[in-house]
Amino acid sequence: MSSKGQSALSGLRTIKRDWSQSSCQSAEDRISWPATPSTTATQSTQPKPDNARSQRMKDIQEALSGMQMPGERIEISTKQIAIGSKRPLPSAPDPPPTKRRQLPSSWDDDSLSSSSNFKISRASSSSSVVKSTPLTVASSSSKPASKLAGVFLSQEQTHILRLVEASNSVFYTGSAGTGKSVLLREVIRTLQKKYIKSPDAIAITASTGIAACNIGGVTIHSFAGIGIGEGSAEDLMNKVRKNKKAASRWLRTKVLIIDEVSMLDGELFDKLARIGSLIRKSSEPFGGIQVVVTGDFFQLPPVAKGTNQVKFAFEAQLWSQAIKRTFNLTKVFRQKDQLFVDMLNEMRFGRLSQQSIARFKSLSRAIDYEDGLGATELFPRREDVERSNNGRMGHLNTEQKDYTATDGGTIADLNQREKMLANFMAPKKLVLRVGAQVMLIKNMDEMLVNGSMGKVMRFVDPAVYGTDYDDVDGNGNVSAGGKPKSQTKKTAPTTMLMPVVEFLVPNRGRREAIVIPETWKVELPSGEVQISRTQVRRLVDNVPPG
Ligand SMILES: Nc1ncnc2c1ncn2[C@@H]1O[C@H](COP(=O)(O)OP(=O)(O)OP(=O)(O)O)[C@@H](O)[C@H]1O
Repeated sequence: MSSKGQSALSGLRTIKRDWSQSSCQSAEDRISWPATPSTTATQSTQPKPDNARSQRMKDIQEALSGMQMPGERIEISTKQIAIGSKRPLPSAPDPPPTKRRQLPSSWDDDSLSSSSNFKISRASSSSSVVKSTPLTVASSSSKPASKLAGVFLSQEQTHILRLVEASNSVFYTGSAGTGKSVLLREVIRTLQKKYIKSPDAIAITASTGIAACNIGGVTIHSFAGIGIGEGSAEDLMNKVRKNKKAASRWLRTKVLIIDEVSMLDGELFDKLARIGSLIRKSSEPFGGIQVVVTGDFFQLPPVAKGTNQVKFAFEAQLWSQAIKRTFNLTKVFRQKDQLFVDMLNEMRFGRLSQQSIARFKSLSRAIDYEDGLGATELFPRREDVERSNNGRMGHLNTEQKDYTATDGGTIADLNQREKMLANFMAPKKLVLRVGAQVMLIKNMDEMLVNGSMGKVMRFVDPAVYGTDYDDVDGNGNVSAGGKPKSQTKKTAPTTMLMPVVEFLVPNRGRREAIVIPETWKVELPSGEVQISRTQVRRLVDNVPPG
């Protein structure tokens, strides 16, 4: 469908992943990787509807469709962010009746104190993305825009970073792909530099274990030392006091980072804010600790307990006292196809127009990528993923190797260990075969990153192959950035054969790499490793979300 050289965006116009500049694998070389039949998936795995939860979700959808999100129409002019009245809706006809959600008053206004020339064009009503601006432009702040590996933070991102650096408590949100995680990584890096002499000053946390793993942090529960968080703030504070390590964490922390806040229960937010006050003997929420909170309330909600209705963190009593500044990132980086961005926004607001529904439906077709990799399937549950992966592996009749992870860490409770280990994407037992399509689940370098896809080519002894990797173009030549094998570092001889994977690298063709075991761990600021797993850093292709 697309001509070579045209980059694949949404798939609306192309089905080709057009990264490859080298010739594709010949049909003879390909090992077929059939898709999982969707019918069985839906029939056998459909969860039974939980009426209370469905109703609650419906309520949230209704509420969300009418609520004003912070800065949804953020307007950054000379000195102010004015948060507008209505959510800009992509042209969705006949919106359902709306139910207004009462939002904290602080979300209605915010001021930009540090930049006098800060200017970003307002999102048009047909889209909530700001037109792409050159990323190398520095913000009006005296400091230049921060540069991540090959990425310049946008003005919006830089502005928030500066406020955090200046010890402000902030919440920032934004739709998928607006660079929340990129900004968070830079926030962490900047704070680590600021508090270089007291690394314990920064508590990196998230509402769930998986989210915490992604940012190299711990769960908010684990940081706070509150177990599952049941009981009053006073009860929990007594529990914390008895746990010397947890109590000292509360006292030493200067900045508390909370990622994926949409899954943090509002009641728990209040309890945490009170525990901080009690333990630090300060009337301020969190005892005056600076809080940096991020997430997208349109994404996953808190888990409902029993029949109780969930309360979002922004509905917490102490939210607006704890967080004085809220921002909405508007520039979408992940997609450049405006039509697709609009469709995703409609879906985000739960108001899909008939036109978009038809467009989404029109995308349903069998896909045969020319690069030889099958489309990744997404499933809501791990067991569905397992079933799909096993099915695909069952089609291969090639050399097989099994890799069993080594687990460690100080936590003794078996249940807790299992729960925490389940948060790592790496499975206890990984079965691989030559020809299996795989996805990297941890960054190796700038090119081979979490999500890079490829196929297992063979299994080799790392001592023979060398643990470094080579970039190989279609002709088998080593390209820039790769190292000739003769220069690669050799490891001690081992009997364990490791997989060599040929990865597809955007705009760089193919790259072959040996994938060696890697350790995932949850580490407290003190350096104590609570739990760890060492496993080959990749998995068969299908993954659960999140
Ligand atoms: N300033 C920037 N310049 C160029 N690319 C950027 C910038 N910020 C983010 N990106 C890119 O945009 C993509 C999405 O970024 P990121 O994952 O941080 O978004 P997100 O808001 O966390 O998304 P999600 O809510 O889906 O997790 C990534 O590929 C990232 O590298």
